[in-house]
Amino acid sequence: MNAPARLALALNGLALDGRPVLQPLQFAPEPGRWTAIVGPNGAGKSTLLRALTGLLPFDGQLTLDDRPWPAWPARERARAVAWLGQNEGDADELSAEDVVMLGRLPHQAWLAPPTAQDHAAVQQAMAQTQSWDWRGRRLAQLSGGERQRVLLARALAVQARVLLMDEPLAHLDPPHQSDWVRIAQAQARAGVAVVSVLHELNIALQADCLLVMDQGRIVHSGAPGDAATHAALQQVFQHRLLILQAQARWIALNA
Ligand SMILES: Nc1ncnc2c1ncn2[C@@H]1O[C@H](COP(=O)(O)OP(=O)(O)OP(=O)(O)O)[C@@H](O)[C@H]1O
Repeated sequence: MNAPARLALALNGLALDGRPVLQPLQFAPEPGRWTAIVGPNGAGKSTLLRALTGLLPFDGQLTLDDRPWPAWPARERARAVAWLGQNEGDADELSAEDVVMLGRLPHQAWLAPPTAQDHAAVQQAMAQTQSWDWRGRRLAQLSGGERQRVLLARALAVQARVLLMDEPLAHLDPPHQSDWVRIAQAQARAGVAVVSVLHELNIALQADCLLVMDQGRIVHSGAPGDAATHAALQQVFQHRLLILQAQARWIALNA
């Protein structure tokens, strides 16, 4: 992989349709680590993630490798930061393989056909998410979980230095949730800054770092085993959790 990405967001605030959604905050995803953003509904998790993609206007600054985001050519930005959003369905009529190939667009010359390297990246990403077998089927013909694995493969095929995923486990069954964890961990080990918004606390507790949000603020950032992290989780989830250790892992039960 290329040099680790230094993506840094310094927000003075962010409003959507005139409504303040994020308070002043700073966040710089760490290369080589998987950060899970957690918090109650409406806390601002997805908005924070979208701010990191540079897709939302806000009062503040986003920099990549210390250079302001708008100063980067769009293709270089798209190569550096990959994004898996929620409920993506614009490409319903494309085959799964073509959808994943969209992840290679930032690597391709204008109107040039995909290279052998592009095909290899697509095959590798689809193998990782076990979606290669249905590469010829249209996205519209896939189940929710199958489709999610194709979209995850598209994000992986970018081979970006930052990987941002909003509720990536949507529709995934338990074994494929575990596979996703292994993919996130492997990406981080390879030097990628991995950030995911997750509602599944048991999965989030396997991340390297938890970013706990509430009411448009980051209220805590820490390791999954830290007592302070557990206290922050209890606070934002109204003390309705039971956080336990089992087989060297932290798990959270609804209380
Ligand atoms: N287009 C919009 N206009 C105004 N307010 C919005 C808009 N989109 C989202 N919001 C508000 O912004 C706040 C943060 O939304 P966001 O989607 O970031 O929360 P979240 O933490 O990801 O929530 P969830 O867990 O429910 O997905 C919410 O209160 C939401 O109602």
